[in-house]
Amino acid sequence: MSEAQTRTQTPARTQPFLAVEGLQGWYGESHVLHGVDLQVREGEIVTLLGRNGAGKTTTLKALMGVLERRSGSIRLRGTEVSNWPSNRIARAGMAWCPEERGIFAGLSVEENLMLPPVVAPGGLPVAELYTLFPNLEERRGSQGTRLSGGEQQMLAIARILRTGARLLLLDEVTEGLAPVIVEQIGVTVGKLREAGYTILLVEQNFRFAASLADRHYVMEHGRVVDEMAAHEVADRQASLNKYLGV
Ligand SMILES: Nc1ncnc2c1ncn2[C@@H]1O[C@H](COP(=O)(O)OP(=O)(O)OP(=O)(O)O)[C@@H](O)[C@H]1O
Repeated sequence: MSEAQTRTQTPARTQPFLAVEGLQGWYGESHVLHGVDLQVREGEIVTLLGRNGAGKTTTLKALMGVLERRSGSIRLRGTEVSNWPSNRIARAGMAWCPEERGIFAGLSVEENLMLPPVVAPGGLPVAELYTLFPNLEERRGSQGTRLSGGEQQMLAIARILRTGARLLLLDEVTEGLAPVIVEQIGVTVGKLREAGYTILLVEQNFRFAASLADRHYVMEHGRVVDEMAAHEVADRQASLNKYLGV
């Protein structure tokens, strides 16, 4: 059995950490999500793929409770949370690393790390974060503005690991980064998998996504239109290329 098959079959025995059904979302009058269905099992890495504007970022915002209007069902370990405000969703163990990273320019690395509140037990202490991200330890006193794009991205990921979240929504974590940094981030995400985190990854860099994910969902026009396990990708490359316009 291939490594990919082992990975897809092991988590299948556990209940979904996240189960989403018929998720709809709006920006003002603009109806953007038209019924998203997806599941992420405990310990899985799952990607949301799709062209620009397909609704991937909006899906993460709707899950996190920061979209102004949404409807449909979002269950976290079986509990319906679609009516919960974002702070309560955070306390239930979901964290969002937004595309724009949200690093505070005037604060140091360590101050940025300490900023989000610890919401659940099990968050990584700062010393462990520095083991995972040695670059950040070297830059602990540097201001946010002085960090490279890669360091900012690592800081944005490290910051949510301190909070105790176990389900990480990562949005375009490789965007604009040099290949060597993308590789480092890939190694880090692999370590998070080993540590048992559950990850929903929005990614344009399919090679990066494919090297990490157990399963992929494809979004088009505010819906999930296809799903494939990691071991199916090779056989389905042609349809995937069509979806992604490559
Ligand atoms: N703040 C906003 N107000 C109004 N419409 C928005 C807003 N943000 C996104 N949209 C629209 O919602 C749709 C889905 O956008 P979304 O950002 O979720 O797509 P995406 O799949 O993440 O693509 P991208 O890679 O371009 O971010 C697009 O038509 C986009 O123009």
